[in-house]
This record gives sequence, structure tokens and C-alpha cells, in this order.
Amino acid sequence: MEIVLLLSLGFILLISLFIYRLNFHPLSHIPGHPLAKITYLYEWYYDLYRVGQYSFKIADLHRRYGPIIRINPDEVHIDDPYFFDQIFNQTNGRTEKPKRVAEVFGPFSATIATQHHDLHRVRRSAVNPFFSKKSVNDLVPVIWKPIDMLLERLRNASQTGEVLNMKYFYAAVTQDIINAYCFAHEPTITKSPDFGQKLVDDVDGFLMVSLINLHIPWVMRMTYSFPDWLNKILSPNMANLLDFRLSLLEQKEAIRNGEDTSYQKAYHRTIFHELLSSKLPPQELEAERIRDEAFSLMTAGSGTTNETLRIISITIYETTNKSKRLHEELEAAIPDINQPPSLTALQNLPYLTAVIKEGLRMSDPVAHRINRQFPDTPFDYHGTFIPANAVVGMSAIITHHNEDLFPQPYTFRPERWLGLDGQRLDRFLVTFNKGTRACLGINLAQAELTIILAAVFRQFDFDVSQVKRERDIDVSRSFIQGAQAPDSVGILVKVKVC
Ligand code: HEM
Repeated sequence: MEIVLLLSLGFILLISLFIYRLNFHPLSHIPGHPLAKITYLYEWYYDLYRVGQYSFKIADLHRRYGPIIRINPDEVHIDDPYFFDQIFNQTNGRTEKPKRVAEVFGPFSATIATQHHDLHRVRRSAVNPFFSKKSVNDLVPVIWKPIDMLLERLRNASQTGEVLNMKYFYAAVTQDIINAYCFAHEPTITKSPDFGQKLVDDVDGFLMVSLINLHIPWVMRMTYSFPDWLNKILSPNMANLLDFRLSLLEQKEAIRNGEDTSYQKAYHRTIFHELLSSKLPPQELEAERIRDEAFSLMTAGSGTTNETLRIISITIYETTNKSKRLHEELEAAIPDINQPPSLTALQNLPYLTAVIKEGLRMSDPVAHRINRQFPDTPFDYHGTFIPANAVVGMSAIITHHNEDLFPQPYTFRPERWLGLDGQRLDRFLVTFNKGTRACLGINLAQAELTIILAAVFRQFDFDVSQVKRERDIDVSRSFIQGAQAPDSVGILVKVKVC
């Protein structure tokens, strides 16, 4: 009898909640699918049951309900490229990251995972100087080191016929670069026989788990509270990642204790040697906080750039006329491969630059929507009121496939970025997002893309006949970062010297 009473009470409460969300909630006037308005289960269904599909479903919902929609009980999503700056680039008051997004990697104290505006400003201003244009320009010799190693390995593979996996060789280079910048390490991953495949796969696995954590936050919180040995038993795939986190902690402590002085021999700045002697408040320099910052830089600084590199590379080799045009531009700009031009000279090459922009448009490594809360700022979207502190998001993948701005959006057409018409499109390229929480590593990523693509395309051609676009290239799932089909083994290529 009591159970029946309790069940009836629960049922009445649930119905009342649905009625509130549908009719009286501050976002109730915003159109959207009725199920998405009343329950998070709608989003769960697409993300958890259909595995990483909500990012794509949102585009469908916009087609049905218009440019401003409610995608879950508490969140608004906008599809309007002209409104991007108003949301992300506005400086009128505090910009916060919604709690469940900030904690998507667990209770994680890196800049990227900081919910509140003021703390984010403190953390971000400590790391910003390392990623300015000037700092990245000073880093160019460090960037070249693993690239030279990769070129050597590509040359060898072209002679032996060895099949290489592009997914891992680009990742290795980007990891070696950020490793050197963070800790003054010599490049080792680009030299390793499998290009450090396990760590790349583990980070992919971690991102998949993060999607579960977005929806069921206590899962990651609980696992964070377990000791590493227990987590390794529960989830053997995570063992390497946990060791990696531990090794970051150890490296950082060795620096703090003066046991690691490798930076004295390095001819470049290193982030963690400087950060540990910075004027950050003591709690910001605590061991685990700095470990989390290192973990975030090492992961955010590799997977994204790697994804763009491989999508550009394969797409360009699939379209012979484009690879020919790029190769001709590079041959003229780099007559002697042993004397590469400066980064600035490479960044002034019009076709290479257009290829990179088109690659950033089409690859969209951060496939998930990006959302914010503005506690001090309400918005007016063409007559639709969005109250202060509502969660508001936009998606680069939707903006970048807007047919009015980018006709034939699924076709790789670098030419769209050339000339005056191309310059007008620049403001709609939002792969790195905009505003105070936009990508920290944009200058580094741009430099890596430019130098790596110039170096590789100047000398090599690839046989891409083993690559299947739908399986290995197209982003068909979104786990914060975009992912390819589950049966993809990466991108297997044979190397040819051109
Ligand atoms: C093609 C390459 C890259 C793309 C497309 C990309 C994209 C993005 C995007 C969209 C964000 C905003 C995320 C959000 O608001 O939730 C972001 C943030 C961030 N990115 Fe990147 N990124 C790339 C490369 C890098 C590199 C090389 C680094 C270097 C270490 C880096 C470090 C970061 C960090 C630390 C943040 C957090 C910034 C903050 O919260 O203030 N990224 N990135």
C-alpha cells in the first residue's frame, strides 16, 4: 500500500516537473522538441544509446524548429553564423562554463575545466604568454625537430614500402612538440616504432568516457576518488593514461624540487619550469592542479591538430588537381628542402593557407557544441529573449556547413578562401571558437599545421587506396572531439617521394 502511495507521489511530482518545464520554465517560450524540453533523456538517447549522435541531431532540430531552439530542459542552441560573435566574443560581464561541461573530465583543475569567470582569468593569464604569436615564433626550431624525424621515417618507408598509419604519425609529432614545450623533453614518440599508438588510443577512449560523464557526472567523480590501482583493475584500458598522469605529477615535482634542470640545457622556454616559479597564488601551484594543467595541454594540444592534419592530407590526395596546385606552390616557395622558409613566409603562401582554412572548416575536431553561461547578460535574439545565466550554445560543425556561406559545404574547396570573397568568410571560421575562452593554442596549432603540411606535401605523395572515406575520415560520432566509425583502424598509407 505504502509503495503504491510512494509511486503515485513520484508520478505526480514527475508530471508536475514536466508541466513546469513545458509551460513555466524561463526558457519555455523557446521552440524545440517537446521531449527535449521536458527531459534530459532525449539527449541521452542520442548521445548514449545512439553513441555520440546528439551533435548531429541538433542540426535536424534546427531545420524543424528554426534558428533558436531548446535542446534540453536548461539549454538554448542557436544556428546563426552572424550571432556567433555576439555570444562568444562579448565582454559585457562574466563568461562561465556550465558546470557539467567544465567537469566533463571529472573534478579537473585545468584552465579548460574551470567553471567560474574570475578563476578562469587567473589560470588563463598564467598560460597565455606561452601561446602568443611571438612565443610560438620563438618555438619554431622546437617544432621542426620531430618534423625532421618524421620526414626521415617517411623517406625510409618510401624505400621499404612499409605501410604507415597517418593517424599515429601526425599525433606523434604534435605530442613531441607539446612535450618539449611543457617539459624540455627531447622528441621520442616520433622515433618509436608504432608512433606511440597506445596513448593516442587511450586518449580517444578517455574522450568516449567523457561523454558518459557529461550525462552522468557522478561516474567520473566516483572513479577519481578511487586509488589508481583500483581504477586499473576496473578499467585496464585506462592504465596507461593513469600512469601518464602520474608521470606528469612526478616530472612536475622533480622540477619543483630542483631535480629536473633539463630546461637549463634547452634553448627555448618551457612552460612548467616557468609556471612553477611564477607568481600564481600558492593554491594554484599545488601538485595536482599543475598536473591537471599539464594533462590538459598534452591532450588538447595533440588530438585536435592531428585530426585536422590527417583530414586535410587525405582529402588533398583524393583530389589530384588540388595536390598538384599545392605541390607547385610549395616547390616554388621551398626550392631547397634543406633550407625551409620562415614560418611567416609559409603563412603567407595563399594556397597553403586556403587549404588549412578549408581543412579547419571541414575537420571540426571539436565536434561537440560549445556553450556558455553569462550571469550578467541577457540576450535578445531577433525578438526572442534569452535570460541571463541561461546555458547558450552554438556548434562550429553547423556553422561550417551553412550552405549560404559555404556552397557545397561537403566539398573540399580551398578556393573559397582566396581573394576578397575569401577574406569575408574569415569571421565565420570558428573552429577555435572565439572570445576569452577560445582555444589557448590557436597560434601553436596554426604554426604546426603550416609547417607540417608544407614539409610533408613538398616532398611526399601518399597512396591512399586503403583509406575508406566513410569509415576513416568522416566524423560520424561526437565525443567532445569528433570520431570516425568504430571499425576504423586509422589511416593506412604507402609513402611515395614526389
Ligand atoms: C586544430 C587544432 C585545435 C583546435 C581545432 C582547437 C579547438 C579548441 C576549441 C574549440 C576550444 C574551446 C573549447 C571550449 O570552449 O570548451 C579550445 C580550447 C583550448 N585549447 Fe584548443 N584547439 C586546437 C589545438 C590546441 C593546441 C595545439 C593547444 C595547445 C596546447 C590547445 C589548447 C587548448 C586549451 C588549453 C583550451 C582551453 C582554453 C580555455 O578554456 O581558456 N588547443 N580549443
